[in-house]
Amino acid sequence: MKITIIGTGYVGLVTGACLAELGNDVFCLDLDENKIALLNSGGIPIHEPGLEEVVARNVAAGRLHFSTDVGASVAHGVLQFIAVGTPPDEDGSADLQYVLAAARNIGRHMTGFKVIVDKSTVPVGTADRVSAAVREEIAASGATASFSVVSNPEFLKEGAAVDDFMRPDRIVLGHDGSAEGLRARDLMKNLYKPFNRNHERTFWMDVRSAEFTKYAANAMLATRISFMNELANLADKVGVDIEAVRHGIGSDPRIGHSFLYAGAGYGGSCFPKDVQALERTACQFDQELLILRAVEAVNDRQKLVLGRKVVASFGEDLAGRHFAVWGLAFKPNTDDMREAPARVLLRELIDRGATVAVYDPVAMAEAKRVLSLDFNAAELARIEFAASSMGALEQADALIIVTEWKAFRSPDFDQIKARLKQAIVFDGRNLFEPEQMAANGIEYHGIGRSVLTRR
Ligand SMILES: NC(=O)C1=CN([C@@H]2O[C@H](COP(=O)(O)OP(=O)(O)OC[C@H]3O[C@@H](n4cnc5c(N)ncnc54)[C@H](O)[C@@H]3O)[C@@H](O)[C@H]2O)C=CC1
Ligand SMILES: O=C(O)[C@H]1O[C@H](OP(=O)(O)OP(=O)(O)OC[C@H]2O[C@@H](n3ccc(=O)[nH]c3=O)[C@H](O)[C@@H]2O)[C@H](O)[C@@H](O)[C@@H]1O
Repeated sequence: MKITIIGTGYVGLVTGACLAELGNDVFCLDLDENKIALLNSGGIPIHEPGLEEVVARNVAAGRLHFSTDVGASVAHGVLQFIAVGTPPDEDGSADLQYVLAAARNIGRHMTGFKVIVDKSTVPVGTADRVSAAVREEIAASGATASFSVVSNPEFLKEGAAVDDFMRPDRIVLGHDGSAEGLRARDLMKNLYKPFNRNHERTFWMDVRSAEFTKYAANAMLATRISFMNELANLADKVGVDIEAVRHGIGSDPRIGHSFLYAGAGYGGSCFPKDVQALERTACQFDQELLILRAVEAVNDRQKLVLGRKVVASFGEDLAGRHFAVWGLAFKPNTDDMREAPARVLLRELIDRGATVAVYDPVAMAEAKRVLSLDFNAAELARIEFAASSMGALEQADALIIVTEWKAFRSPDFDQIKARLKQAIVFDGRNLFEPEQMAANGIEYHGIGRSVLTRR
């Protein structure tokens, strides 16, 4: 099938590459000339395991093309996927300017029938706005063309995006009952057949319900995390081990084990913005989402927890103190630093006068870019970008772990002790057992595990 993907970011590039891998002829459009030039020279703009190989294989096979040519992109695919960003607007609602601009481009250039697939995460009612924008452009151009807008939200996780896309646990498709909607449904059915031959994983629904499902999924996952983070903070106070509690409740199949890890707060480009956007939708309909307001507030506070623990040990004034920070990306296996908890921690350490040495296995280049926006030159001078995890430890008063990279899980504890000025570890992801750290002679501060540290 001929497919156009509009927006070649995390979702667009993965979607395009994976659909090409199944034999489709895919045209990826982006307005960012640098990104397209990089892709056309064999580079990949993001770190995503397995993606480079899939892209290279399909470019070589002639099934995957990258371009900034809007007219050619509209001419190419009967399916036009919109996978552009929907960042938060000033009031937290989803900013739809990129989605609507993409829609207008389609309307302006289309001639025959098109299925416009909203893959970006968009609030309820967006498909209607996309339809209206396309219709206006068709009317202005005087062309005769018909179309249908389908909602097909994406559920992939960064760091596992290719696997998630290739082995989806569900495919949500919202369409309407018009003749065009039914024609679109048949095309989408064929497209996704290789993923589930009997369509057992496809959930067909009306467009608004599909749009809402995406927000409901992210909001539920964020809620589980904030719930556990709040309990972890209480566990610290009442002498309870949150990890034991996690096992204890997760074994109930009604609860399940996933997304119950207490930590330094959730980050990334999606949970924070999608929780906010759903709250804004509710506001527009005169309803307050009390649970989600709390989920967001708990998460904002959780991002401060590591800093609070450092202050509890070293005092409010950190001038003259030096800390090692392991992990900058918002989660492992990505270089994405959007809303990363490490940024909040670094702000606190720098504001309190400390110096830091930071290390991340893949996010160093992105960290340099992002931190140069977060900090002024004088502040940046107090941040050293270390060449290795062990190198970051030299003469530090403590090690602070923010991201649970695999490479941090089994470190040489003797080396850690030898390099640190004081053998103290603040672990924002509960990578280690407190008893094991005590046996190694290391003062250990996890999240919701202080009962074991005190024993
Ligand atoms: N990042 C993720 O893991 C996931 C993201 N989503 C959703 O997917 C959408 C895209 O997210 P990301 O891929 O992370 O965004 P991104 O920021 O990585 O990529 C968006 C791309 O769209 C391009 N763009 C903007 N306007 C355009 C236009 N009119 N024509 C062509 N290209 C245009 C930008 O230059 C950029 O390269 C968002 O709504 C997000 O919430 C959904 C599931 C997972
Ligand atoms: O809409 C999106 O963009 C995506 O958002 C999340 O994916 P992602 O943000 O890539 O990463 P997650 O693995 O969900 O992690 C998000 C944050 O939650 C944190 N987290 C996750 C799980 C957990 O138990 N505890 C916890 O603190 C992670 O450290 C990370 O900061 C969802 O998991 C995807 O299904 C969804 O498609």
